[in-house]
Amino acid sequence: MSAGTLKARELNRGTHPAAKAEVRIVHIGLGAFHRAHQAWYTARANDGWGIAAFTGRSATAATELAAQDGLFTLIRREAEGDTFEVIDSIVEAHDGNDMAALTTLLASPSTAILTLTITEAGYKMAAGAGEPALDLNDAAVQADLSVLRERYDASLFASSAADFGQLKLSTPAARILVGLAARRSGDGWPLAIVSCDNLPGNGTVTRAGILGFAREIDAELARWIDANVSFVDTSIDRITPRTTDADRATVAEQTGFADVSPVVTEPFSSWVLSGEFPAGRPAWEKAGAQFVDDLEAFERRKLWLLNGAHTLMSFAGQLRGHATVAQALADPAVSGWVEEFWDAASAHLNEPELAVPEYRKALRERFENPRIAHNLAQIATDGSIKLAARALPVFRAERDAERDGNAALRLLAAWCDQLAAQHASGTAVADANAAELEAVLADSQIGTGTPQQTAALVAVVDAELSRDADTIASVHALRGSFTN
Ligand SMILES: NC(=O)c1ccc[n+]([C@@H]2O[C@H](COP(=O)([O-])OP(=O)(O)OC[C@H]3O[C@@H](n4cnc5c(N)ncnc54)[C@H](O)[C@@H]3O)[C@@H](O)[C@H]2O)c1
Ligand SMILES: O=P(O)(O)OC[C@@H](O)[C@@H](O)[C@H](O)[C@H](O)CO
Repeated sequence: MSAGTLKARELNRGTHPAAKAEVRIVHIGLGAFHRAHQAWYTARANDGWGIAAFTGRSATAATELAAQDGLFTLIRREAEGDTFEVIDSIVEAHDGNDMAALTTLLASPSTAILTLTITEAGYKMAAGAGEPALDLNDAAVQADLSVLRERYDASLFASSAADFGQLKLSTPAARILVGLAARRSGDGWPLAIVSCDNLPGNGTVTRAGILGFAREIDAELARWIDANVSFVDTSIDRITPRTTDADRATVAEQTGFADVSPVVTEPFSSWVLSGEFPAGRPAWEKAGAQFVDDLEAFERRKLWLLNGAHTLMSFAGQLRGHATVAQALADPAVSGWVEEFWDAASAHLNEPELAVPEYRKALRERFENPRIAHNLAQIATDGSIKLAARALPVFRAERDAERDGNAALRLLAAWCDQLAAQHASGTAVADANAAELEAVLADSQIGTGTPQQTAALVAVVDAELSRDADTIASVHALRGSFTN
């Protein structure tokens, strides 16, 4: 419908009748991707599973969505035009700081699944190539540990009178731990926790974070979690840029609803999951989800080819004056670097089921979608964490194959140059490790554009690698090669 000059109506379950399913899924990280992906799959499954979604940090997204009874418009953006669908699977939207609501829902026997989209930085993992482990030196982790040490009491947490609302915790893992403590003390039903963030072994990482807190607080609780909570690994894929005011205006114009929380996404969508759902799950396969025994190869393909290329373009593209993925890829120099990185990564993606040539061709078409304005600055956020998972494994695999790995080291070089350029222009660094990075960038003893600066920046990604003089020399030699 073209609303044309008509005044757009509010969107809610009165103006758009839709039944509310019972809450059986709790979600943390009420951002664009959750709404375009897990909420869409759950709506498509249409088998009675409702989602209670919590924001990760600020309350805004919850306030806006709650005012619409959880309803929002999904704009499926193809090169040829848009289609619109109202998604009704989110039935409650809460501020992530609302520990009383989160704990009550996680303790409820009706809740069978907790999903997460809290960004890579939200897991608070220690840097380094070893087994994932909670970063006990992180300031937010330390603050949450001290609150828990002061307030945690297994018997109090068993009581429905416990005032969970008084608990001021900021990390998702600590908040979840409180919910799991209450769940164990109640009916003790098992739960599946499903990370949907772009991290290798995202289930294992989530488990390491929650158990990392549990072991510091209550060893019995840690044992219960180990026995009763399933951590599902996933590979998740659907390009979902940040919503703009123009998108809101398009929805009002085309549907007649004044939706403040629409979400734009591409037609392509994929969700590959591996793990147990001990308390059941929606029939997500009805919407195309795949359940596999081992997803490591699929995950490698997605994280290296898609996210690796995104990360490369986010730094090199911005250095060359581009704002979006489509603009960056239209630049022959950037396109060449992406192809070189893909060639290097593809040499280590040999499983026939990965169909790498076809995947690369489809990926290029997705990146080139001229109507998806995927902002490079947004993708560049938290580069220090993403490089470790996207550039370094390809570099190490190439080095083991006795090749130079420069196509992967170029991601590090572009990141160093982009950070230096941002610092020179007075732009704040958007990274979970911003304080450390900014200290290096501001250090006049180290200087800018020096090999010492390259080594000190790389040390934030991987301390061991920064001590490898040959590798640092290679990264440094690639710096300065991004602008004409
Ligand atoms: N957008 C995509 O195309 C896409 C596709 C696949 C996977 N993902 C994954 O989803 C994540 C979120 O993407 P999005 O598009 O929804 O972003 P978004 O900015 O719309 O939402 C991010 C959400 O994460 C929360 N968050 C951010 N930092 C946090 C922290 N330190 N602790 C707790 N919560 C935190 C925010 O509060 C917000 O709810 C990505 O980082 C990625 O891992 C996104
Ligand atoms: O913050 P990141 O790098 O994990 O994600 C930014 C984009 O690369 C990412 O959101 C992709 O669009 C997504 O992974 C596609 O499935």
